[in-house]
Amino acid sequence: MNKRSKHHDDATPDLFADLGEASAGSSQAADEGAEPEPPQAAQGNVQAALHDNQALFALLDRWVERGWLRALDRALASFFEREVSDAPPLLLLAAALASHQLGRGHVCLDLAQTLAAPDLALSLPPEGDDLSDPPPLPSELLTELDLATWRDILHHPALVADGNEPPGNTPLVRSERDGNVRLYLRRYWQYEQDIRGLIGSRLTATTDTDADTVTLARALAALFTPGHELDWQQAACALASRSRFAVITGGPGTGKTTTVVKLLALLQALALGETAPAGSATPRPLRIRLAAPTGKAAARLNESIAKQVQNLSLVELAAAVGQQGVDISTLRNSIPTEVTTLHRLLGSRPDTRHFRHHAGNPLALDALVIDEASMVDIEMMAAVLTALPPKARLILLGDKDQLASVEAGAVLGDLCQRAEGGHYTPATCDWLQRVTGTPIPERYKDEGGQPLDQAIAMLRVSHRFDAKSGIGQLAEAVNRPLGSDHGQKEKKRAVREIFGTDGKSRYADIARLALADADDPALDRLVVNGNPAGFINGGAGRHDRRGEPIASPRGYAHYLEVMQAARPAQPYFGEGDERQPYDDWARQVLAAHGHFQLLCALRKGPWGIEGLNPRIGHALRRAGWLKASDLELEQGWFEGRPVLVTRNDYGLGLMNGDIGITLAVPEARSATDTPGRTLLRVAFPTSDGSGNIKWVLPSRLQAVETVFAMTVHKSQGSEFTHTALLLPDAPNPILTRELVYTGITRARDWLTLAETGRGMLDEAVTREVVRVSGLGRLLI
Ligand SMILES: Nc1ncnc2c1ncn2[C@@H]1O[C@H](COP(=O)(O)OP(=O)(O)OP(=O)(O)O)[C@@H](O)[C@H]1O
Repeated sequence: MNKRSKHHDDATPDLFADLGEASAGSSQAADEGAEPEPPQAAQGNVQAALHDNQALFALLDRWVERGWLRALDRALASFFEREVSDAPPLLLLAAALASHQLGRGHVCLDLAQTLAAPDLALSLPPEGDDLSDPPPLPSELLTELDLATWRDILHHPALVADGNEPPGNTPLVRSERDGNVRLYLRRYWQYEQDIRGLIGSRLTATTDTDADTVTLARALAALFTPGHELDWQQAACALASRSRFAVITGGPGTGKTTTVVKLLALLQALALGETAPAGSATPRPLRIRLAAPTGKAAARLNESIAKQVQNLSLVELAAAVGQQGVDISTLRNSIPTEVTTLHRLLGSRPDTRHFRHHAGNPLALDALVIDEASMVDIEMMAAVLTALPPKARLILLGDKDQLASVEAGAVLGDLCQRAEGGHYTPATCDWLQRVTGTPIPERYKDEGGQPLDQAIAMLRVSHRFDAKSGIGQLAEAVNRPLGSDHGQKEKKRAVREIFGTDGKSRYADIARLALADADDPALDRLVVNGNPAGFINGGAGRHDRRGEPIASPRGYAHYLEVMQAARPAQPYFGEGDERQPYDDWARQVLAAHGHFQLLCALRKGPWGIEGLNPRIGHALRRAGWLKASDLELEQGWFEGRPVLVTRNDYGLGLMNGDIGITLAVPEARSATDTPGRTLLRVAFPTSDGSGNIKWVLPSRLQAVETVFAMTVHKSQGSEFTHTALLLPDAPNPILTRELVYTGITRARDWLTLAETGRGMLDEAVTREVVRVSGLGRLLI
């Protein structure tokens, strides 16, 4: 970062153009810079911080010390102060708070909301804070401030631009709408503008394969069984086939994958059935790519999509399009099954946030499907849209009610704000009725429906969880929004009732484990053996929808048992095909590991992953499943250690979210080597869905953590046969409806809710995440 003089008179300093770098650099500058105000400066008159920069920075320092604000946020304000001598304290405060919101998932600082609930603008209190000698709160600081005064202060030609004016180059942008004011770091304001512009232009454009209604109706009839009631999967296919931008949202098991496979078949059938362009012998299939935000999510979609494409009956569809129909195997082969990560698709490059593909070097494709789109943050969504050729389609799949991305933005949630109500215009309803053959229920019609509404379909029937499934019922009860007819009390009761009033679950697939405290040995038993006794009938005798028996719930002992029992006898590790026994073993252990996962809300303390991981290691060692020293369990490597990759590593081909298991393999690589000691290697499934195993030496793994316990945030995009969700015993703002819903819906066959019964479930299900952004408002 080049330094500027304090008194330069350039009204819009260009070094602010990319705040990511500016703020990162300034963090260091601030750390180095001697700003020796004693913290006491903020203790006397709190209000002084509104009028005096020294007092403000003393207060910010105390917030940083407490972990209420990030050093980066304070550094940004300090950087602005150094660069622009006359920046008022209230502007610098707003800048620090706007920066802080990014770290908490919000895209901007909403001034009205901040004034209504000032303390929510900080991370207050962070996990593990002892609350002694607290610094003054934002509510004490802002008690007398009103919106108009604060807004008027956010005018500074070098620092703040008006979002309604032509774009400038200031580091901050002020956006005023509907009497409210939002302050953005420019980069994030620009992402919103890009997303709005690029989705907006897709919504108004017609598609190349704008099939005539008769052909489309015939093709849809070939893919879906006719019925009297609207089939939302069919409607979703229809809507997505006519727009360059489409969203298909739905809860777990509502058929998002099933629908998108049919949609891909439909799009390819329509493309192959088109009359060939002059000069070319045959019509060209569309170039379609499938992607997901994490390696884990990509691998999961890969597996389910490949299966579904194989099972899809294409005979009628192939006959329904074109003059003589299309060739079935050409059609099947044209449906992609390989799923990549978004980072890989865009071509990420080390040490820069810029991708190889962008507007100047667009992706070579006609359609892109993104699964688990709720995990895509605003920066990535803007990058994807920018790199898409204008004529390419974008189809987003995801569950709008899941936790949003860890990074700023909740793009899918913003886009789907009105999905529940449909809001289809009479013209859309008429068209849908013509192509699907069924009428659209009145309650989904809206004369005032917006273009975005017409591109969104919500799948509403779960095909995985029926009325007998406690997991499905619980997810539904937790997810139900609070409304006038469904207040907090009713919601808490509805959720509690699912577990039964006598402590015995009413449903075969869910159990509640009451813990006395964080040290309760019942938690150890749960993680070791899965606590089948907590389920009706000990978890025995259940069958899935196809009548196949469901194995009773397990804990981590299961994969460790497979690890021990299936260990290959081959005394050398092997290369290529010779490694087969070890690859098979790793595949079995990894599959067994997917049978159980403990999820928790926090990172720190006895209820967070940092406390739980060593504790579970000790419990498994006591039960005889692990052999490791205390030091190895707490900080080192040991056989059986499951690890989660926490940062993409392109060199190793590992993605954030990948899970591997540490296994001891012979050091000898071939039959001719002298057999000897064993060596620890971590086995990861490759993310290409091939089922191959990647063996990595622990020393090469830069960013991994033990994953006996996993945060719910990290579990998105994954599914476990038995999921145990552990709630802490004290209130925490992180406990929200979205978090509990996301945790519950990771369970495929069994769910255990472990908690102390001190009301944290009640508290969580009645608190909703509010992500501040201007996107929903911009698009409707
Ligand atoms: N219309 C349907 N009729 C019967 N079964 C269906 C239907 N749609 C989907 N299924 C079945 O329901 C299960 C879940 O479907 P699918 O995997 O497509 O859902 P999803 O929404 O993608 O799930 P996830 O929550 O895992 O993302 C699958 O076994 C699928 O075969």
